[in-house]
Amino acid sequence: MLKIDHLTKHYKGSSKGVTDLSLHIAPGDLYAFIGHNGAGKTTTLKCVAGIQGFDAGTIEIGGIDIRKDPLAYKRQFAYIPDNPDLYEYLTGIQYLNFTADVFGVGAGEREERIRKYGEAFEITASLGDLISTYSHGMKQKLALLSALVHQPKLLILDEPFVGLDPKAAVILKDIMRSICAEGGSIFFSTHVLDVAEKLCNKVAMIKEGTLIASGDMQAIVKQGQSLESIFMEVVEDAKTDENTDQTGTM
Ligand SMILES: Nc1ncnc2c1ncn2[C@@H]1O[C@H](COP(=O)(O)OP(=O)(O)OP(=O)(O)O)[C@@H](O)[C@H]1O
Repeated sequence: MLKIDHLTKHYKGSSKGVTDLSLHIAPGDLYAFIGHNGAGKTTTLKCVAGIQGFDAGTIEIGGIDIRKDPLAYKRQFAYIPDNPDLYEYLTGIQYLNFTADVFGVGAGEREERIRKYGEAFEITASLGDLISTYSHGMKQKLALLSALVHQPKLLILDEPFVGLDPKAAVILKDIMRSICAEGGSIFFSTHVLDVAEKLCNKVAMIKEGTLIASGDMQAIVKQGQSLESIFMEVVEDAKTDENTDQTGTM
């Protein structure tokens, strides 16, 4: 589904970013991406989403290379940033219809999905209101709805649980599970390791722009341990392998 190979992205005039990162996500994978602040999660997700370019490596979704056919590549996924920037002067329903038009979703399908997910997130009654009147959490729910309305093969989510109320978080987890049970894939960053451990079949850990562990959750988190303890262990081990002049920003 998603193949990232040897991705390198360094910001201009800085060594920060992501270095030689490779990660493969299969259909059905619910893949958590974890790492401390500034580790390189958003940088990776933005490169995959085509929001920013990269210096080296290749990224493919469904066998389509982002650089060779960006339009066909972008039709296959939805990306929701950690702070979605929506068109404030549109109403919620106008925004959803706009997204559905861009992705060529038929009238019946869009209606059914907007009803289903709108009710699940309890946002249906507000869809006629201007987005500028929405709270942060409502904007996040609308962004999620706009992704779900075109039923992409791959969902890329940056910190999807931040700002959601507990009920919406439970609903989102259920939706994520059912998407992957039906063969879709989800790649998302999170700092909530507890959620990642319970929800995901795969996990990737990044430190200072370098992937330090990735694979099956069950293989990484052995019985009797927690993802949190493994994460701290792996991060510490990675530190000892590095030059001693690392300042320990983890
Ligand atoms: N536009 C930019 N210009 C220069 N450096 C940047 C830029 N964006 C990010 N960085 C740097 O790249 C590194 C990775 O940042 P990134 O946003 O990918 O981290 P992150 O893992 O998503 O962090 P967080 O958990 O805090 O969201 C950081 O050192 C950050 O300061």
